[in-house]
Amino acid sequence: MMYGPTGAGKSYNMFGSSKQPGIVYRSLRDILGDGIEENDENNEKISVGTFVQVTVLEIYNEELYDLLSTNNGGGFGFGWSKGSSSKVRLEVIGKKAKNATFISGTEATKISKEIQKVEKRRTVKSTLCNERSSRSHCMMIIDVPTVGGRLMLVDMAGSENIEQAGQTGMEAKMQTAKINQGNSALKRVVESIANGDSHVPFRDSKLTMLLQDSFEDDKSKILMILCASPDPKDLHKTISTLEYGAKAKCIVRGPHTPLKENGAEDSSSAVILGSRIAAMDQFIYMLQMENKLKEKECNEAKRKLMKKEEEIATLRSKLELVLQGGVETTEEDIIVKVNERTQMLKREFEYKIQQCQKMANEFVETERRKMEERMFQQQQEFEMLRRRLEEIESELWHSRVGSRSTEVEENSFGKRLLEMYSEDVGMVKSMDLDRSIDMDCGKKAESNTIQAILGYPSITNPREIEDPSILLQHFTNKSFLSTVFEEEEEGNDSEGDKENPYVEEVQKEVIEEKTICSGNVSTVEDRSDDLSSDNTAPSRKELIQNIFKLCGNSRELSQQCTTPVAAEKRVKDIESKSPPVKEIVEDSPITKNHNFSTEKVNDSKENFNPNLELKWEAASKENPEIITTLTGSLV
Ligand SMILES: Nc1ncnc2c1ncn2[C@@H]1O[C@H](COP(=O)(O)OP(=O)(O)OP(=O)(O)O)[C@@H](O)[C@H]1O
Repeated sequence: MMYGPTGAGKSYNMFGSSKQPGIVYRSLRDILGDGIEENDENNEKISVGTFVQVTVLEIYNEELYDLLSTNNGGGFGFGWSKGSSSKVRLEVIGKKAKNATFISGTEATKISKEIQKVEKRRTVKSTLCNERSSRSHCMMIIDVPTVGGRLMLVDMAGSENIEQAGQTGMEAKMQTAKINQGNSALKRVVESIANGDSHVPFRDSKLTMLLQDSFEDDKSKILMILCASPDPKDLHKTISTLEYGAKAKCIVRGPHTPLKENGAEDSSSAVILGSRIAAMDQFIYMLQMENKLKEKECNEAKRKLMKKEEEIATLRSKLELVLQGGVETTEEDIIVKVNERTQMLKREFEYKIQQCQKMANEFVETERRKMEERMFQQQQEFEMLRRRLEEIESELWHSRVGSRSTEVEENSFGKRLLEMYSEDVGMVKSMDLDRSIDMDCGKKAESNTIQAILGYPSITNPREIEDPSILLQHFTNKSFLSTVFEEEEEGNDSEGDKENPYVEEVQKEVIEEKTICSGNVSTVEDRSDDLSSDNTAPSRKELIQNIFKLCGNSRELSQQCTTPVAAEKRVKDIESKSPPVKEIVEDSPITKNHNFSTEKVNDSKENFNPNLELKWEAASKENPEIITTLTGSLV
């Protein structure tokens, strides 16, 4: 029995092709063999072997047709009457087709050729599923009378439904429905037998009516060949076909089956029952395997579902947290976080500022030390230059004084002064007088002697002797060198003295020194007036003694204070006489930018200003010629 959807290969397996004969032809050959013939008594060939009778039926639209018969009647034996094209309808009486035609013979080849002719009479139509679709059930019954056996080969119509067949029209749909009626009836019969129902619906279709003996006979065997399409789009048909075959495989003879009384039949029934139970166990095992696969898939799906649910729960909780925290963070938390962040940034900023300040202080301190060292060196150089200047001033001063004294000595005044000094043995040297006053103020006797000699007023207080100003106050008659010069030169060579500029300059400088040492602020003109107004001329000896006394005191005082005073005065004069240098320094853009002035250059080291040093260093670096110019000007 061939079962399967349309186009699955049922007819092909049943009849095959010229190169590949199907089950029908193979069965005939197996039953009949090669057809051995023997000669009889009349020397005629007779077939020797199995004799078979072959009946070919067609069930189309629930009508039974005899494919070996024609309407002209007869036709038994090989072949049938020519010219008859209509099929003979048969009735099914009981479990058999009444008056069905058969072909008999012992030769498989001949029978096969006749069957090939009948095969072409089978009703076929083109459908969407098969170009030559068998629209009927074809039943080939091979009876073997010698053994009492029967082989029923059934090529069923396709198990497709109406939509799958693609047929239109009421007749076509009714045809398909009736074809399926045979299939569905066979399915119900199979299920009933498998379920052990008391009633099996054999009479629902002609197909099941003719197959009833096969199902009910205990000796019968049913082989169902399931045909499945390799096309993936027919997968669901293949699955339903396999399910149908599984049910058919589970057919167990029901209780209605009459049990045989003898033991042999019981044993055979037990064997059949055992085989069916084994088949059922196999089917159950297959179902269990399928169930395991389904359970495995189900568990996998459940596991994925659980994982997804966990993810959804996590996301939901996060969403709830965000939604709950969203209200708080909008106002308070954001402010707190911003404040914390601001404080942190402020601390970092202050720390950075401190670091920068520290680095700047260290840098300034280092630079200040360097500047101090450089300024100290410059101060030393300046002091050295200053001392050098003073030495030069002093040398210049002494050289000028020496030259003038030499000139003075050449004058008659010097000569006469030396002569007088050498002639008058009783005169006391001014140096001695000064020494006696300075060394011991208590030697009043000696001092008084000098005073007595000079005729000066007595000096009782030693401080009066130490203080030149007080001492000079005692000389009310103002006996200065100028007076001596005027008296000595008066009438002699006063004109020559006036013409001599050195003498006049010496007079002025002596007067200036006396004025500076005594603290009097008298001018040369005032002294001239004083000298000119002095009409009472002292004696010559007294005048000379006064001259030596005054010269001695003045020289002592000049040695103590004239030189530095003259040096400072010289420096001031140089500074006052060098306005270009001062202007250059102060008017320079560099010194202006650094607030530099020449007055600050002379600041002592105690009044040292680091900023000024920095500016001085910057100025000296940017324009070193300024320092050179200034130093040269000062020198
Ligand atoms: N095993 C096979 N080898 C080669 N061709 C095959 C085979 N099986 C089927 N065919 C080809 O497939 C086509 C359909 O096969 P077949 O007619 O036997 O299907 P079917 O099941 O009988 O369909 P239907 O129910 O409509 O009659 C045919 O042309 C046949 O030659």
